[in-house]
Amino acid sequence: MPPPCSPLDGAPDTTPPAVTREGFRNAMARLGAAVNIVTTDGPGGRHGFTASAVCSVTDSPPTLLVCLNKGSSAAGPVHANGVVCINTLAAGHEPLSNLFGGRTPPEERFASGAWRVAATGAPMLVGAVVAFDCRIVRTVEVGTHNVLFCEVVGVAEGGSHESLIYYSRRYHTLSGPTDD
Ligand SMILES: NC(=O)c1ccc[n+]([C@@H]2O[C@H](COP(=O)([O-])OP(=O)(O)OC[C@H]3O[C@@H](n4cnc5c(N)ncnc54)[C@H](O)[C@@H]3O)[C@@H](O)[C@H]2O)c1
Ligand SMILES: Cc1cc2c(cc1C)N(C[C@H](O)[C@H](O)[C@H](O)COP(=O)(O)O)c1[nH]c(=O)[nH]c(=O)c1N2
Repeated sequence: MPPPCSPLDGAPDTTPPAVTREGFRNAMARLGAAVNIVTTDGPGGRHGFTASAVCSVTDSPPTLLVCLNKGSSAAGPVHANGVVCINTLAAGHEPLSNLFGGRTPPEERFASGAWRVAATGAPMLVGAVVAFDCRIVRTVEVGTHNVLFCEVVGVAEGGSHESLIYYSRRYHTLSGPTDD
C-alpha cells in the first residue's frame, strides 16, 4: 500500500517541500561540527576539500562516513583513487579550512600546511588533532551528495587538544583535557 501522500502514478509531484533548502540549512547551522580536510591521492591526482559532514558509523570494522557534494572538483579524484585521509582540524586552522573550502586549484591548497603521505597514499596533515587514513568501501548517492563509507586502516593522533568547530556559520575553538 503506497504512503498516503505519494503522487499518483506518473504524475509530477507539485507538492511544495515541507522544509525548504534554506530552512534546512538554517536548521543545520544550529548543529556544531568538527571541521576536517578530506584528502586523496592516486591515479586520479592529489586533491582535498573541507568537510563538516563526517560521522562515525561503526567500530567493527572501524568506519566513518563523509558526505561529498557530487559537484565538487574533488569528487572525480576521490572516486578514482578510492582512498581518503580525514584530517580533523585544530585551533588556528581556519585559513586552511577556507583554502580547501572551494574555488582554489588543488595544488595551491597543498601549498599551505605541512603534509606527509599516509599508508594509503593520501596526504596527512601534520598538526591535525587526529587523522584517519581510509579506504572507501562503499558509496551511496543521495540527492546532491555521495555518502562515502570509509574503512579506517590507520589513525594518527596529533599533539593539539584544541579542536576547530563550525557552528552558526562561524569558526569556534573547543578545548579538551590535556594529557598531563
Ligand atoms: N554538507 C555540505 O555539503 C556542507 C556543509 C557545510 C558547508 N557547506 C558549504 O559551505 C558553504 C558555507 O556554508 P555555511 O555553513 O556558512 O552556510 P550555509 O547556509 O550554506 O549552510 C548552513 C549549514 O547547512 C548545511 N549545508 C550547507 N550546504 C549543504 C549542502 N549542499 N548539503 C547538505 N547540507 C548543507 C551545513 O550543515 C551548513 O553548515 C556553502 O557553500 C555550503 O554549501 C557544505
Ligand atoms: C566549514 C565548511 C564545511 C564544509 C564545506 C565548506 C566549508 C567552508 N564544504 C564545501 C567544500 O569544502 C567545497 O565545496 C569543496 O572545497 C569543493 O569546492 P570546489 O568545487 O573544489 O571549488 C563541504 N562540502 C561537502 O561536500 N561536504 C561537506 O561536509 C562540506 N563541509
